[in-house]
Amino acid sequence: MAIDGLLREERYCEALRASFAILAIDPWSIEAILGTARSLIGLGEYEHACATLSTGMEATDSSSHEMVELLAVAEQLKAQSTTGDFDQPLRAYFSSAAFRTESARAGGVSDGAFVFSEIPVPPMAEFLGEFQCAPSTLHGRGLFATKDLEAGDLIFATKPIAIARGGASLKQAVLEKAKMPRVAELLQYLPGGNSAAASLPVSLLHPSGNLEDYLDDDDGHEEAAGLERVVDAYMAAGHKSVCPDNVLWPLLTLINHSCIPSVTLRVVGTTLFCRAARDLKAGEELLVSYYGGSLKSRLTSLIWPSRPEDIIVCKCRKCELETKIPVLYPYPGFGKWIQRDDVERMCLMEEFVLHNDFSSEDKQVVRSGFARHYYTGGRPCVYVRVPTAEVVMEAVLRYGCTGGFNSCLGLQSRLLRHATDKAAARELLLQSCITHFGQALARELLVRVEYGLGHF
Ligand SMILES: C[S@@+](CC[C@H](N)C(=O)[O-])C[C@H]1O[C@@H](n2cnc3c(N)ncnc32)[C@H](O)[C@@H]1O
Repeated sequence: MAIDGLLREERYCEALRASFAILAIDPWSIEAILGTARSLIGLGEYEHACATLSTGMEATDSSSHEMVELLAVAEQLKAQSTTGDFDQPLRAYFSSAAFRTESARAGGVSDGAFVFSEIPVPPMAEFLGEFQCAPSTLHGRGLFATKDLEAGDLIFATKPIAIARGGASLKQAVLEKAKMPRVAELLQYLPGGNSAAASLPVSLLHPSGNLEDYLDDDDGHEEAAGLERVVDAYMAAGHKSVCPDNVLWPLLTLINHSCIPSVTLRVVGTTLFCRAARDLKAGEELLVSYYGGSLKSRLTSLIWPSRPEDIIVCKCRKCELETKIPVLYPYPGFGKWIQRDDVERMCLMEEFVLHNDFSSEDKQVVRSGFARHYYTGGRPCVYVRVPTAEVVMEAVLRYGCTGGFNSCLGLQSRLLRHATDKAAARELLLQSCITHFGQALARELLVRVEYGLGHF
């Protein structure tokens, strides 16, 4: 297959091989230099890509428009992989003809520098920030921040290890990738692997300086049988709510659940962005809601558990606190949403929480778990003690990421209408949107909220 075709299918190792093969015969082939650089970018090897393009431009004395444009993108990606600021490179990508996909050429919605939705984020976008894998009090291993983070900080942006397209099996796609020694080692850390109980060295996820790690290992076939077992175990234990059927992001399989998550996930194209949902202290666990929603229009919707075995007895702070509230316990807060006829139960819970010795933080945690239910079905529910809009807005700011995008936005816009201090509420809403959805989408969301667009 031609290099372009391989790149379009994100088969970067093969594209790299094919480009090397051409360069061995014709070291001045612009097509092969571009192919090498694009493959390297796809593998997260931004520095190598920059070097390839600079040397290529010198060697061929070429002022090829494509090379110049690609070098600018590679340089921005290189800078971004150390700063974690994705907005600039994304802009570069969106506006770069060099990376426009066929579907984009066929017609994305453009407002000048930006092309929305139709174009996936560059598959090469990858960033691993300050976190590590370590034992968790909730269960087994988890991921933890290794430095203080501010709400909205990018913690990682990562590509899937494998994607099954067009109805193909994910297992097959993973086994295919498992021929690479680096991926094979990584898989051993997933549930079912030989090192499944151990903390995953995050360095394993960093792009390697050694290109050989990415190329097929011709001697790796013996290991493949062992890997099949790992992939089977992953398929059986994998959490569909977090990892959809056809995509495997290895990092996601290491994040524990909390009903009051500390990070938000957003999938754009096939790249998964994980940001701090609130300020986090070094050592705090990165927790995601397995039952949250993401921007459906952008790619993946995280689905509700459909199998009984997906229901877990949650040990998160909210659920642990709930076990102390007689009226709720043994009511399982986790995985069950309050129905409208549960209003009475909510009132009793509110009474209890207000009049016992919970700390104010604990009260907020418990109450926030129910924040979405104060306003349901497009109107404030018949709740005797409707908290002020600011109280709920604060709860949504902190925990809104647990809800689906539209319901969260709908809730916020309703709260904005009911708020006594509209300017303060608007500011909270803006911050919340930026935290949960990033700068670029926040703009889109605010327009929708302010002009009442959408069905909320
Ligand atoms: C994707 S794995 C998370 C990583 C896992 N802790 C490990 O060591 O590999 C999901 C599993 O972690 C456990 N888990 C995650 N969050 C939990 C929570 N809040 N309470 C109890 N168990 C949890 C459940 O057993 C769930 O099946």
